[in-house]
Amino acid sequence: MTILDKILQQKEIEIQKRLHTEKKVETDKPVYSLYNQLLQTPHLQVIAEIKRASPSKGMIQSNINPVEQAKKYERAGAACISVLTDEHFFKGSLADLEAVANEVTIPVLRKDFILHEVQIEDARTAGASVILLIVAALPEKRLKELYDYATSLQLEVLVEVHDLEEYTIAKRIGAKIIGVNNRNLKTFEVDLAHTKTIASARNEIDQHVFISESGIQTIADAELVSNDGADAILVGETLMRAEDVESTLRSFQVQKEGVY
Ligand SMILES: O=C(O)c1ccccc1NCC(=O)[C@H](O)[C@H](O)COP(=O)(O)O
Repeated sequence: MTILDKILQQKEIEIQKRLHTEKKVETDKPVYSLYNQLLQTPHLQVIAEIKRASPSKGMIQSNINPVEQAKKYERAGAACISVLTDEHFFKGSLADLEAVANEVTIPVLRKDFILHEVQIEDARTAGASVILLIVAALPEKRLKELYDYATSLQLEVLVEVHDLEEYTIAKRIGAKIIGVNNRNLKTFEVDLAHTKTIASARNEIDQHVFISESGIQTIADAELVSNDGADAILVGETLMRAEDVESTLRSFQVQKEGVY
């Protein structure tokens, strides 16, 4: 069984428990558009992640204050804050997301393994503007249902792919924000070349923005994926471990080739 299978199995258990609770979706919190932030920007944008732990690295930062970290990200010009809300494998929570969303005025992404409408409702109620849907985790019909449900609640969706086949599915369901995860979720191996492979398949009529996720450690990494076609990068571990979070984030906002 792969780690993704294990995570999805755990999610099904959590969803069944959640379905036994009475919670109403609240839609009065403001939402901010990540898509608009990423359109026609002169420099590479950064989606900065709050990530306490991960299956591949174990504990990264156990005693982090998510709101303080998020404020540093916002001050440094992050386009969006990604909050890992999975408790079991990543030591995050929806409470983290809610606390962050209450304190910033940029989009907040619920980074989790979303398989059911109630998780989308909980994201909206907590103040997320964006949710993640992973193509590898869902049959296409279900992916489209959840995508449409999220947009009906005014949420945007980051659709995550790993290969060209999944990229085709993401485009077929009408995804406006597509991310390629450079990390293989079965082996944890990171290869930034995945960004180039998928970005090369993008054509001029494609309306979506394109994010390179995982494994960005250096300015050279940011320049590489930017030159390969990424509009934004999603960075977790490097920012969580950085001594100077704000200057590290700013250093990743590299000028995009051919845009002045
Ligand atoms: O990070 C992991 O170990 C991981 C394992 C299995 C599924 C997902 C995983 N990570 C989620 C992410 O997508 C990353 O947190 C995100 O892209 C940031 O990655 P990084 O900058 O390498 O921390």
